[in-house]
Amino acid sequence: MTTATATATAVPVRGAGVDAAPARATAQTTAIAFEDVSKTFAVDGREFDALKRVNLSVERGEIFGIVGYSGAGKSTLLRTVNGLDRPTSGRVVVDGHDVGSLNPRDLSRLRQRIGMIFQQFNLLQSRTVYQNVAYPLKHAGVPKGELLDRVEELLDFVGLADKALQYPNRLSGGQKQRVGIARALANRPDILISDEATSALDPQTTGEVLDLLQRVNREYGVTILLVTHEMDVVRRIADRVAVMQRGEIVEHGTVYDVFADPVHPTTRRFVSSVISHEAAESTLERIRRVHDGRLVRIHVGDRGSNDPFLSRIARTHRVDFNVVYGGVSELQSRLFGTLTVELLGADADVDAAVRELAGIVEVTDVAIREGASIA
Ligand SMILES: Nc1ncnc2c1ncn2[C@@H]1O[C@H](COP(=O)(O)OP(=O)(O)OP(=O)(O)O)[C@@H](O)[C@H]1O
Repeated sequence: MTTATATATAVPVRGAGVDAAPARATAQTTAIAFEDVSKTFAVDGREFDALKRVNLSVERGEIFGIVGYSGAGKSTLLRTVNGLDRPTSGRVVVDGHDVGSLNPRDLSRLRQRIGMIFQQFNLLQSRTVYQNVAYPLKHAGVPKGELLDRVEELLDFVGLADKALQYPNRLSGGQKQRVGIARALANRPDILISDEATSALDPQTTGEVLDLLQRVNREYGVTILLVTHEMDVVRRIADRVAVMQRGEIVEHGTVYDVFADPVHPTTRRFVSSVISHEAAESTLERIRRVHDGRLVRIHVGDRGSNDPFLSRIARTHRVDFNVVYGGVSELQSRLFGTLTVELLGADADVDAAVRELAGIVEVTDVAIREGASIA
């Protein structure tokens, strides 16, 4: 566990080891540390801040997702990892090396330890699948026999052994990305960075590529830093996630914590794009037309007991519970969710029931928008 340092801005932080600590203290466990990283571009004679004091650390062996809308600065941040973009201030430390202070030879060596995959695959169209995967190995001077074995192993790993002699234009999008992954793994990198690698793929193919990335992480122990605008990608494979907006990290933490209790409005929007346990205002209005009891939201987390608290409290306080909306999901092998419940009974009994409920789970009253019709 690393020591968290204060971030430049007030960012909701959950879990340990998220913020950047000095490289020497984290070299054992930290794969990538962004330390106060800012990047300013000059656009039409004016300065534009693409990254604003980003502090973040990616631990070895994890899958870390960076999510954000277009223009948030995700790709720029990613490109600082292998020195394609240099921070205007701050530094990026990869495996203990300050990327900005490396000489060209050491930077080139570092780049060999960082694989990269892209939305548009970036394959060499005039080369076969085999040649595409062999390309970085040739570039690194790997002897022919070893190269042959390695390409064979990689094509086997990504399930394309039978496509070795095909050209990229004969492959589906998913197959192209598999070639991209095999190529990125050729030099046995410690880190794989993925820039919207599934954004051009249909949902099923996306799932297959994500499964493959998970195998890359688990079987080869590769740390993965992935950038996406799809929260579902994060939900499916990431351990931790950071949400970016206008060059800043606005929230980060474990995927479970961020999904179970998103704090920043942008995070809430991203989470609700894939999981919606809470009724929208218009739905609430419809619910209200039918249910005129007291509406509360019960926030459900992992509970260590099987106490049937709802029915027990209902009996004790002579109230009825009516579940009118909600859902419970599983993430990282833990449950979370929200149930919107109507309580029916005498006011004093309902109040007492809510009080007892609040001692067991988080409970919030469901507010109705002012002026909403309650027929
Ligand atoms: N070389 C550059 N010169 C000028 N502005 C740039 C440059 N690269 C990026 N930007 C600007 O920086 C901002 C962040 O861009 P970036 O590509 O990092 O965002 P993003 O979150 O990856 O978005 P997208 O998903 O659309 O690629 C954008 O406003 C972009 O126009």
